[in-house]
Amino acid sequence: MHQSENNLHSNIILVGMMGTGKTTVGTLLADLLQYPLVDIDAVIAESEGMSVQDIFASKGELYFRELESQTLTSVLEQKGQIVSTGGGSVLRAENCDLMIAKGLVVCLTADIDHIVQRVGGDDNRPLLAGDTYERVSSIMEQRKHAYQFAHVTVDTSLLNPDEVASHVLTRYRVQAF
Ligand SMILES: Nc1ncnc2c1ncn2[C@@H]1O[C@H](COP(=O)(O)OP(=O)(O)O)[C@@H](O)[C@H]1O
Ligand SMILES: O=C(O)C1=C[C@@H](OP(=O)(O)O)[C@@H](O)[C@H](O)C1
Ligand SMILES: [Mg+2]
Repeated sequence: MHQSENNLHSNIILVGMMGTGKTTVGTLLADLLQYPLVDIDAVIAESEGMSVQDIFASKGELYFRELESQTLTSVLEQKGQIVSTGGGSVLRAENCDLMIAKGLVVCLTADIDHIVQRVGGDDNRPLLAGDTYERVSSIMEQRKHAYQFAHVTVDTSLLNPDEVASHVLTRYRVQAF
């Protein structure tokens, strides 16, 4: 089979910092390609019967990270999906290795001011509790190399979600990976 035909059945896996638009753009891509959308956070929340925020509060981050790795592993057994990950899914090298092997990994980025603008006032992200600017800035610094493994990076700062989805789709159609 020609490489590009083969690629068209691969997963698109969105990674990136909180607030870069993985969940939003994933929904748009799923609609454009008529692929199922799998948002890893939503799958975990559904299976645990509680929000990500409540899982962190009642069972802790390590418990969440274990579920995140397990969910990613089982979801990526399938092809032809849009997979929106949580921003911390890249913290384990084995998750990154798996994602690279199972689809086109697209990292969404945005500058700090845009991220703070997008997530400020939203209390569903436990790691951002407190001073949002300080929290985002510190996590971005901790993870500054963690997203570099992606095949493609799209800076969303000055794009609306439709424009981001369109960029990703173009890369998906042309990228040899
Ligand atoms: N390109 C964009 N421009 C402006 N706002 C955006 C963009 N992408 C996402 N948003 C908004 O930012 C917030 C966080 O988006 P979300 O998709 O939940 O990000 P993530 O899943 O990466 O944390 C939402 O309110 C969403 O509407
Ligand atoms: O970056 C992170 O560590 C997290 C990102 C969140 O998802 P989004 O990136 O979709 O906000 C969610 O998985 C959890 O709050 C932890
Ligand atoms: Mg999300």
